[in-house]
Amino acid sequence: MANDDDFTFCQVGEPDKQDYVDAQKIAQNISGIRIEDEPSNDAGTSQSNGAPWEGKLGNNATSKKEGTVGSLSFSVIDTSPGNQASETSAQVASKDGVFSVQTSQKQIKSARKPVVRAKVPFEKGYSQMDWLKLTRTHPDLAGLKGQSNKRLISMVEVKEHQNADAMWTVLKGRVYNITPYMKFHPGGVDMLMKAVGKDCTALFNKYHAWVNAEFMLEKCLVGMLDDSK
Ligand code: HEM
Repeated sequence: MANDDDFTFCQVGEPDKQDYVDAQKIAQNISGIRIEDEPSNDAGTSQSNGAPWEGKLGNNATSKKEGTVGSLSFSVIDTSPGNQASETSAQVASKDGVFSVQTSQKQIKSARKPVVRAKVPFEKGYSQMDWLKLTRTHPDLAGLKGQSNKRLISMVEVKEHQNADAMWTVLKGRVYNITPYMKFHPGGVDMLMKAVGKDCTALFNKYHAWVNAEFMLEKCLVGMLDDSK
């Protein structure tokens, strides 16, 4: 096939040997870098672990590290006084210019506040899939007995429904009978019991604002909260 116009074939040349060697050097340098966001007291000793920092680290409040990786040169200024909240700024210079990055330790710490996960393992037959199936097959989960689920319901009436047959709650202006959902709730029955007879919107949002309750409890809707009284 000696057709030069055929664009499906083209000759690929050997890679430039010099480029290849440079790339290898850079890769070696980069492999030694570690990024740590906690202020470390033994920062000085970390140099011996193979990190390619140049320059010296003092024990005082401000220290500066400089280094190069391939064509990049950078300096990191660590202003951490011991364990106190600190700011770290890094300046990176490349052929394209200089840019700097600043990280506040205070911000990192507050963003990392541990979230308490208290998911309860579901009993056999009470998974989210089982709930979905039940909502599709049960004729009257809300216990409406023919009543409209668009009627206005007062908070007084909600409070009256706290028995095993009908446990009502208010969520985002809607009144639900959550009795059938109790054993399906991934946060457990005890948690959901806190919602009974009250407006649970704040609690709901505290634990899982992302949950689409409007969809999940659609078939448990009893009415709309009448907040005029
Ligand atoms: C009333 C309607 C509610 C519905 C439809 C509902 C639904 C859910 C769903 C789907 C999950 C699993 C979330 C996930 O895996 O990301 C969940 C977990 C949970 N729910 Fe609810 N919930 C309701 C009310 C409440 C209330 C009022 C409380 C607290 C008093 C609560 C406490 C929890 C807790 C502690 C978990 C476990 C959280 C976790 O996995 O981190 N839920 N709930």
